[in-house]
Amino acid sequence: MRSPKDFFAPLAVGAPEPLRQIPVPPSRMIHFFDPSNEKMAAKVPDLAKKVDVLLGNLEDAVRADRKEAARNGLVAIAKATDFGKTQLWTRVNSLDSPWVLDDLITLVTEIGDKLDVIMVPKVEGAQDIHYVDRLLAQLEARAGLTKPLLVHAILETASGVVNVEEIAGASPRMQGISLGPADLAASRRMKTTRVGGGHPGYLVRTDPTGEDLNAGRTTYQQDLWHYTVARMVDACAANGILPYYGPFGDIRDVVACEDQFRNAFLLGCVGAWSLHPVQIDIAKKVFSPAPEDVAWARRVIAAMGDGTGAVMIDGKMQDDASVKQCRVVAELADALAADDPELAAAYDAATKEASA
Ligand SMILES: CC(=O)SCCNC(=O)CCNC(=O)[C@H](O)C(C)(C)COP(=O)(O)OP(=O)(O)OC[C@H]1O[C@@H](n2cnc3c(N)ncnc32)[C@H](O)[C@@H]1OP(=O)(O)O
Ligand SMILES: O=CC(=O)O
Ligand SMILES: [Mg+2]
Repeated sequence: MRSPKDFFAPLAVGAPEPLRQIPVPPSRMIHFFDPSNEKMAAKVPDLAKKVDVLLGNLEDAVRADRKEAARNGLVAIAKATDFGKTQLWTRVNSLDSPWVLDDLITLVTEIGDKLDVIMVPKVEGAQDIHYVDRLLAQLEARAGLTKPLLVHAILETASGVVNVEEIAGASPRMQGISLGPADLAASRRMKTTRVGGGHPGYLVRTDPTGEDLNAGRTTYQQDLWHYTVARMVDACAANGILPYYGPFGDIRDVVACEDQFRNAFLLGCVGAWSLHPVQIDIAKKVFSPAPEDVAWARRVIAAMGDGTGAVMIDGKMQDDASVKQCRVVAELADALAADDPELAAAYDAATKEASA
């Protein structure tokens, strides 16, 4: 580990100064597309107007014989597209793959000025982030970049989960972490065969009510990802970086997708991946606080004055701790509303109604 005194020193002569604070523009959905897929690529200019983050995926879901086409496709798309305020991210191939070195060299050299974040899959520990950190510094210096690239790790190996706290704090480049439930399930030897979501066999059952062990017993499906998401959220919050839920593979099941995203939102995540256009609006809805929650939060903040003491609102006690929660919701709402007049109007209308 670097000494605390050196933590914010550039890792190569001529590389840009690392940031002290991670920027937090909206990132409710990280929309994945395969840059080698002509149909998807053709949708990028329109998608850029709808999503918070566009991610050119080079790793899993891109066939081995399309890896170079995906890399070159991303370079071409980035050069040709004005992304406006929408962030451009990429997911490079894993660090043990034959493609990642060329991914990093090509992307930083050709479009380093357009890219915001590099997502690194299958991160096992701080050593993986340190490797990428130094290499990026060398490449940034060579490309003459003035803004440091940020790094996002996917939490998708058992070792990664064991080491999640050190990963979150491994570099000032660390922007965030996403849960990767599909690879994580395989790494843990879980017996699921899905990309995220629940499993009907993972349940608890109420006690028997009589001799018949099958009679009158309700079962409740449990959340396979609760432990890992909660651990990831703590690791991220403790290190000032952002947690995300990853993919939900049952594209048709928009209902369960919304549930999975909302569980992550309530636990502290700021966004999730969208794999298909149908998931974009789900993420936007879930990761933007609901107007009634914003109205309530604003009401509590107003009633709490300087934020100390205790007051009663609608029979519920509010104090320093609840007003802090309300500020989280209200500040997120204000940040999102600043760029979204429709959302701003919905928040203001709900606030007006609540105070009428
Ligand atoms: C475990 C992990 O690593 S998850 C992350 C890796 N996986 C991915 O990135 C998957 C990305 N998504 C996809 O590949 C596709 O959405 C699939 C394969 C799931 C479904 O694709 P399709 O069968 O083409 O879906 P569908 O027919 O509903 O698509 C409708 C249209 O949306 C387009 N589309 C589908 N997904 C996307 C996308 N992610 N971005 C942009 N356009 C898309 C299709 O090309 C199609 O275009 P068309 O109307 O011009 O023909
Ligand atoms: O990359 C994502 C995953 O779930 O695996
Ligand atoms: Mg994966």
